[in-house]
Amino acid sequence: MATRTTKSRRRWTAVIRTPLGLSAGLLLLLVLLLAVFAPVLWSHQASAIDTDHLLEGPSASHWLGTDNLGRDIFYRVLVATRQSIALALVATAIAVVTGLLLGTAPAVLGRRAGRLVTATVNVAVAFPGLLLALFFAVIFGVGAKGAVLAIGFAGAPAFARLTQTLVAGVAARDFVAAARIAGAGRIRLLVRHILPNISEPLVVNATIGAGGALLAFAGLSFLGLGVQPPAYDWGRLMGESLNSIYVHPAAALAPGVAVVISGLAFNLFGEAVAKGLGVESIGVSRFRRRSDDSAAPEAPTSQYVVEDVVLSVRDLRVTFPGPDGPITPVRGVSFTIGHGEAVGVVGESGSGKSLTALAVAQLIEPPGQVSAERLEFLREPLLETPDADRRQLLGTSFAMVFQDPTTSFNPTKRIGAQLAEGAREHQGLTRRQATTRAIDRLRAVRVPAAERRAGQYPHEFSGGMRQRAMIGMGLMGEPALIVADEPTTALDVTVQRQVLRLLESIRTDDGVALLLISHDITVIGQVCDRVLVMYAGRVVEDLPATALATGARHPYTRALLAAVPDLDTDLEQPLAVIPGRPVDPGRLPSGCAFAARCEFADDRCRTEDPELETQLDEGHRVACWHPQVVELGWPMRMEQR
Ligand SMILES: Nc1ncnc2c1ncn2[C@@H]1O[C@H](COP(=O)(O)OP(=O)(O)OP(=O)(O)O)[C@@H](O)[C@H]1O
Repeated sequence: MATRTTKSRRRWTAVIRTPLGLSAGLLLLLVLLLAVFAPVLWSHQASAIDTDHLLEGPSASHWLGTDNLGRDIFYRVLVATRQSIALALVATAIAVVTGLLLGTAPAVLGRRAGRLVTATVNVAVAFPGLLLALFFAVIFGVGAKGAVLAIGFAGAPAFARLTQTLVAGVAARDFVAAARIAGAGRIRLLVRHILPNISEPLVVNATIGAGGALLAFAGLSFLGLGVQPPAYDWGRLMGESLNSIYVHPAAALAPGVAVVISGLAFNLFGEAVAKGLGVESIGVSRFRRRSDDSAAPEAPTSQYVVEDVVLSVRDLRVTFPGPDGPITPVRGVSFTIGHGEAVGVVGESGSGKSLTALAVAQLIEPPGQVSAERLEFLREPLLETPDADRRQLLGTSFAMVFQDPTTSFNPTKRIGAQLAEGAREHQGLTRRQATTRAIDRLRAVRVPAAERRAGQYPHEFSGGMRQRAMIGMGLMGEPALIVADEPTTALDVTVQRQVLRLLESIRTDDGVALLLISHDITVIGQVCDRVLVMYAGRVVEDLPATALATGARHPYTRALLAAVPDLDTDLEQPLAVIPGRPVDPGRLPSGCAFAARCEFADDRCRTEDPELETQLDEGHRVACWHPQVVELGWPMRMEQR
């Protein structure tokens, strides 16, 4: 079984095996060996004064000649390796650490303070690095210490920007949202989920940055602002031999060549690693079956008692700032979900399905804003509940399954540990208890050989298996509601069925309510009790799934149904499509948003927006001025459960 460590080792070995990686690696190794051993072996020869041979050119006894005190330049260049490399590495470390602190600050500090830090970093990045280094060198004073700080701080803004970009990239991934739902705070999110995923590019860039720091340090020492006598580095050696460069060019060139070779070694090695790691793809290992029958631990009890209504949403709105004023892609959505009920949300892309789910899960990030007349989960008003209580409530009683199982888990952590994390935080379980429960939950979602699988990394799971593990993560507490946003879109058809069946059995066996979002009205019709049809940020029809095949009233729902091909569809004919395009939430027309695409629309439809109102039968609401009453005779096979 390939572990992450061996996999990572293999990737690095692959880097070293490329011609560029091998030569840069060997060069870097030579430089580092010199830095360690040269002062031990040759510091005596490098500091021996010989007044009989002052300022001599290259000879058999002094390969690069001597300086103004008769000291051997060749040995001095070798011995200076340690000082030059050590100072460059310390400066790089300062740059990376400061950059990390500044770059992660926006993720930790919150919106306002974070913006201030980002703005400061942006201004600092715009400043030429050498100018910054000179500025800091003046502040910290002349000398090695001042120069190290100067180069370190001058390099920090670039690392801060890099960190910000990397953090933003990882923070948008589903596993971070999942950890947030599981109740992880900002610092925990950063340390456990984000930083491990950005460490590789940071290390690569730090290696390349060390080459730059080496050059910058040589520059400062050359100008007399860096290392001070009697200590010496390559920059200082260059500065000292500058006056006699025309007489003894070797004395000035040798330290310069040393700077170039070492700088190249760092840069090329960093580039080779970046290239090598960038092209490597993560494989998916196959799994083997093994029976596993150890006893399951008791489920921890949730502190919240499930009432009949699990989720109650009234007039939910999600707003974002737009170029021409705020846009509201979710505008006044209302629905309730009862205990153990499965409600499906269907609609074309952009209709506001995901935003509705994210708003319910409290995952809309600023500048997005969520408002609602009522947003109650287990009778707790989510928008008014204090942060810690809300995290606790959602962490134990709410589960979210995302579309793409490849991004739902943190790639750097074992599956079992990721499942256990939330349970330790919210249910006060010990590490061992949480791990046992994680294995039990993996078993509950039918992951074969759950115990062994818990010790594996996400890349060792297949897509369907990962999606089941994600559902298992939601079952670590005692969820009253699972929100699944297109949970099967990224999976192949057979696996789709397995995952849907699993969700269904959890619902029937454990009485967990389900909010299932899908493009696919057939899937919704098969799995759910009730269907919410969304168009342009509103629910336009709310009907029982049993009524879907024949009793849909809204022309949009009917059009969605008509667009589903079935076995009797004549493949010679073009498939039915809904004419026109969905409306842009930034440019909503007055009246009914579907009017422009609707064959029944009249003037009233184009001027007045219809409310969602109860129709002939209880439990069927439609927002339409002309609800269609003729029964549908769909050839479509809408298998009911
Ligand atoms: N952060 C955002 N800022 C501005 N507009 C957004 C943002 N997120 C989503 N939107 C807009 O809101 C609308 C609804 O998005 P949402 O993701 O909810 O649609 P959806 O119905 O889930 O579509 P899909 O099935 O493609 O995921 C879209 O037009 C989208 O462009």
